[in-house]
Order: sequence, then C-alpha cells, then structure tokens
Amino acid sequence: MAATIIRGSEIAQQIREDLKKETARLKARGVVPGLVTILVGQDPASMSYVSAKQKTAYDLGFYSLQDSLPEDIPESLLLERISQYNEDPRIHGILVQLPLPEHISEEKILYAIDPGKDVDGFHPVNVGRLMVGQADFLPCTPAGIQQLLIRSGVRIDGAEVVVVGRSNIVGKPIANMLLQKQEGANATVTVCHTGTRDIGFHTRRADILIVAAGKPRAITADMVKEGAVVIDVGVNRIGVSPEGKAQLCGDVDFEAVRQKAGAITPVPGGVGPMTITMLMVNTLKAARISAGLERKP
Ligand SMILES: Nc1nc(=O)c2c([nH]1)NC[C@@H]1CN(c3ccc(C(=O)N[C@@H](CCC(=O)O)C(=O)O)cc3)C=[N+]21
Repeated sequence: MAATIIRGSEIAQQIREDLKKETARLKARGVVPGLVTILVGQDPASMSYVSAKQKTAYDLGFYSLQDSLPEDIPESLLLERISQYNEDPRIHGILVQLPLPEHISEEKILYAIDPGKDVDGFHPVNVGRLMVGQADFLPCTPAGIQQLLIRSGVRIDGAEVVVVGRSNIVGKPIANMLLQKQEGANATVTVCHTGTRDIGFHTRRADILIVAAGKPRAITADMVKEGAVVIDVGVNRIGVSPEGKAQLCGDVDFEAVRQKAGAITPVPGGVGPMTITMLMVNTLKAARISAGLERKP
C-alpha cells in the first residue's frame, strides 16, 4: 500500500486563512495581536526559523517585532529584556528562540516569561496546566501534530500511539496531550527513548507513530506496522543543494516507510509549517485573553 501524504503546509495554510479573518475581527475591536521573537546570536537555522515566524505574523496582520541580540549578551540583560516585554501592553506573545548560548540558563529564561505571554507553552505553569488538561497554550509542535491528525481524519480515540523521543518540547507534551480524556485524544500512549531496549517491538504496535528522535532516518520500514499513520517531527540538515539551499530529511526513512504506512508526513512540508502556525494560534489566543474575550479559570 502506498501511504497518503499528510500535507502540513496545506493544512497550515487553511488554519492561517481562519487566523487572518479572526485577526481582522479583533482589530475592528481595537486589539492587535503582538508577537516578539527574541534571537540570541546568529545561528543560520535559528535565523531562518525566526524570520519564518516573523513573516507569518506579519502576513496575518499581527504587530510583530524581531529582537536580535548579540551572542555574548549577559544573562542579566536578556532577563531585563524579557521583563520589559512582560510589561509591554502591545506584546501578547514572547518567543525566545532555542537553543541559547552556553552561558545562559534556558531554564531561568523560560521561567522569566510571563506565563500569560508564554506562547511557546514552555513555562512550568503552562506545562503543569497541560498535564491536568487545562492548557491555555499548548506547545506549538505537539499542538501542530494533534491538529494534523484531527484534520486528516485520523481516529485518535482508542488508538495505540507510540512516541519516539522524550524531549520537553515534543515527546513528553505530545504523549501527555494524546493521553488526555478529551476529544482528539484518549489514546493509549507508549513513550520510547534512547534507553528503550527493543524500539522496533514498540513501534510495530503503533497505529499512530510519532517520531521526534533527532536522528536522521532512525525509523525504517521494518519498524512500522502496515497501514500505520506516521508523523515525522525530525528536521535534519543533511547537506546543501547546488543552489545553496539546505537539504532536509526527517527521522523516518520516508521513501521506504511510505510503501508500508497508511499515511505519512513529509519533511519539509509536514510538521514544521504547523509548528509556526500554532505559534500564531497561541498569540491570537493570548491577545483575546488579555482583552477579556476569553474566560480563564
Ligand atoms: N522557542 C522556540 N520555539 C520553537 O518552536 C522552536 C525553537 N525555539 N527552536 C527550534 C525549534 C524548531 N522549530 C521549527 C519550526 C518550523 C520549522 C519549519 O517550518 N520547517 C520547514 C522547513 C524549513 C527549512 O527549510 O529549514 C518544513 O518542515 O517544511 C522547523 C522547525 C521551532 N522550534
């Protein structure tokens, strides 16, 4: 069987059309969603992600601000910047691009962001809210994965989900989200990681296999059940094309696995565009909450 390709770029585009309309409605009531992206240093991949986020925010009609800071900025100054944005009423969402340089504690920085402006969903308050099924801001990549599944008509309720990877930004939150007793969730979830003895034993049981291993082509066809839905979160830069563009591959051996899977996401054009879109969903939500348009328990 040849798999259906789950086109994240198309689904992301549909959501963006809705966001654009919603942003225009909000603007008519005097509220302009505001997003600041903070980039420390000049890592080329980070620069390209941040500019993609900026462009998307701008296209939707958000107030969008890019704050580029030098690699050697002291942690104390970065913390000061963050508290400035915490107080700025034009800004509803603050994103500090990760990874940060060695001399800055990511933990300290993520704790410093006002949880009400934490559109990445990384602040411990938001992580805790997610765990109890009361999130305001779902982390963007997991939220994008859940939307891909729902909008592709994949049945999550009762499914065997296997997650490969246990990071705080993908593996742990997506496992938690799909486990919730909620619509678009209610799955049976297994989480595998580098310490798992026989990964294939687990992945072959998956109706839905979510791979965020950070290892190019780690998942081969023999590790996938016939007809499974495969979500590839990996973004590995494996080279540069003759035109000078980065060549990407996922954590799944796409060409082989697509022969066996029921549905699969490509890289690029799968989870990545959804991640950026969910950041916009969160920023719009933050703006609505701050304007008193959404209730908060
Ligand atoms: N505070 C923070 N929040 C993040 O959400 C965050 C972060 N730091 N650090 C890095 C990761 C990575 N990430 C991606 C976003 C979009 C694509 C994306 O759009 N990828 C395109 C290809 C882009 C390309 O060509 O490089 C695609 O898959 O089609 C990929 C990766 C967000 N991250």
